[in-house]
Amino acid sequence: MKSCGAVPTTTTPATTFLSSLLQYSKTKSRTRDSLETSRLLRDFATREFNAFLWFSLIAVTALLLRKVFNLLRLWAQARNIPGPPCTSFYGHSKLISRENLTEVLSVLHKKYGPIVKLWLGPTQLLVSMKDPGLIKEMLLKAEDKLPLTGRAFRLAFGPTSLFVSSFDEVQRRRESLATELSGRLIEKPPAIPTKVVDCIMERLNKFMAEGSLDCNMVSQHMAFTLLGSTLFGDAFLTWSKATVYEELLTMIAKDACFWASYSITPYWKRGFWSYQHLCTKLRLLTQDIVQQCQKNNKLFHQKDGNHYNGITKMGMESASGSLSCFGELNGHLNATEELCGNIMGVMFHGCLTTSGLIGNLLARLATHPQIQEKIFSEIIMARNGSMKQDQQCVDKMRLLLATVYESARLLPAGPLLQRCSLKHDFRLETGVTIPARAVLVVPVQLLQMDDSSWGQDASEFNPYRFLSNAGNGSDLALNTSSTGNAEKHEHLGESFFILNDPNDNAAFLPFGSGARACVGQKFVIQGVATLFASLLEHYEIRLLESESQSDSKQMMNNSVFQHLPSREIVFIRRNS
Ligand code: HEM
Repeated sequence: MKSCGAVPTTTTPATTFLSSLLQYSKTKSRTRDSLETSRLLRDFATREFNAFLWFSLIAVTALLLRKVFNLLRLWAQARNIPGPPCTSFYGHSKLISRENLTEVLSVLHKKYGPIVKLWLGPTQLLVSMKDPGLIKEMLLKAEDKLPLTGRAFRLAFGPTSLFVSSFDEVQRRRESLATELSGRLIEKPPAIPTKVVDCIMERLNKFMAEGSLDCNMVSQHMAFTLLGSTLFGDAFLTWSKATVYEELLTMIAKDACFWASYSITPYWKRGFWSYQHLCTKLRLLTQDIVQQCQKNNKLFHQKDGNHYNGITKMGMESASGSLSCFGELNGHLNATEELCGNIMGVMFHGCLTTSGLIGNLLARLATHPQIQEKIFSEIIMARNGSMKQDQQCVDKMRLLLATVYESARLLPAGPLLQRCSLKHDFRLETGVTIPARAVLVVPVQLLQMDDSSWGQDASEFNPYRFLSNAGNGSDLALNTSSTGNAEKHEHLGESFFILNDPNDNAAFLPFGSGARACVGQKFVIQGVATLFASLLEHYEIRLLESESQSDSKQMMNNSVFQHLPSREIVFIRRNS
């Protein structure tokens, strides 16, 4: 008998069968296990996928519901704002062309009052305001710009921290630019060196020799040189590529809004790539002038200033100072791109707006020679009392400053001020709630020529409306009509005038107001006045002989809703 614990040493068919049975059952259970596992995994994946689908469905439904809810809310809120009912699904946008929007709003305000709504589409509400008090409140509360504005700047100039839609993104850079500009105004008034005027006149004389000199061309060049020399200092006046830069800015200005109006960037259009090519060229030129500025600035420090006269020194200091407020040129790609983007943005906005103001000023002075003569006397009087020969004391030239304000009033940079509140609804004191993302507009042209804010002669050129009589503080414009004002006040010396702050009148909005008001307002008024003080001291501005003066005056006063037509002017040297 074999002991129980004995291990068989030989394999019998029975044991082979048993072991293979065991083996089989092991393999089978392993297969079953793995089948089980894969079934479990499959189940898990299916469940996960279903959960994902459910989650997506719920998210999309919630999103859609939110959209529908917001839309219903927008429609409900809009019901409380007066305005024409919307008869078409597409809103009123088909009726409104760019040219006649101001006129459409003028009619609507007469009918519905100071606040009017207009549907641009089923989801896009435009709200226009015409009451100065309401506007002031709105411009303080609505802190964002329309997304289109930010897109136009980004598309043309790349990353920028100025001129973007969201107030949060722009606030810091706005503040540093404002501090820089106002600091410079306090420390040293913007002395426009004779060099800048000479540089402008040299170019204009070339134009005159070629036979054509129209207001638009002159003003564009003046604005460009004024701004360029302010930002980059003297390096800009001798910069060989300045003319190309000016041309590029003009070309980009023509198309910027068109390409930004596409909600999907039109990469498939050839025209878009040509536009981008222009923008890249502008960027390279900006980098070039920024580098030149820096190089000169370094040289200036190294050479102890001996090689440079006072004006050059000031130009360089100003260039290095003002560039720092646009960003850092520290070799970091994003920072460098942002600096260039900001500079291009300011050159673009500054040149467009300043050239509009200068053009209007030139045309007004050419058609009002008696006011021009009075300003000339004012300049000579102020000059005689001034210690520094190179520095114009424009603060004393009250009629000149009043003329700059009046030109800005009669022809603001754009017909509409635009704002929106991207995230929040806000409530006006009148109880009206303005929904988030509504397009808010102020028809500045209407407002700045409104009889109720400016008197009977609101549409006429009358710089005296910004001056008061020092004797009794009465407003000069209230006592007389504008026509012939210069003659009527001939007996008044400059010490009789007090210059009113134009912003005291809430209907004066060429530079906007509130959270996103123009940072360059004071700077540009002083700069343009200083430039004209230098210019008028040496030159007289006249219309070309062929232009009948009375006809032109008539045209100027009638051009309420249009930009002034380009007109031919000449500069006559005063001592010749
Ligand atoms: C005649 C010349 C100018 C006019 C008529 C003008 C007009 C304006 C207007 C209407 C606005 C929008 C205001 C608002 O929404 O309330 C604005 C904004 C601005 N302007 Fe000017 N501007 C001029 C020149 C300049 C210059 C020379 C600079 C810079 C040196 C400048 C810098 C700015 C800036 C930084 C903003 C604000 C941008 C923002 O917050 O998004 N402007 N300007």
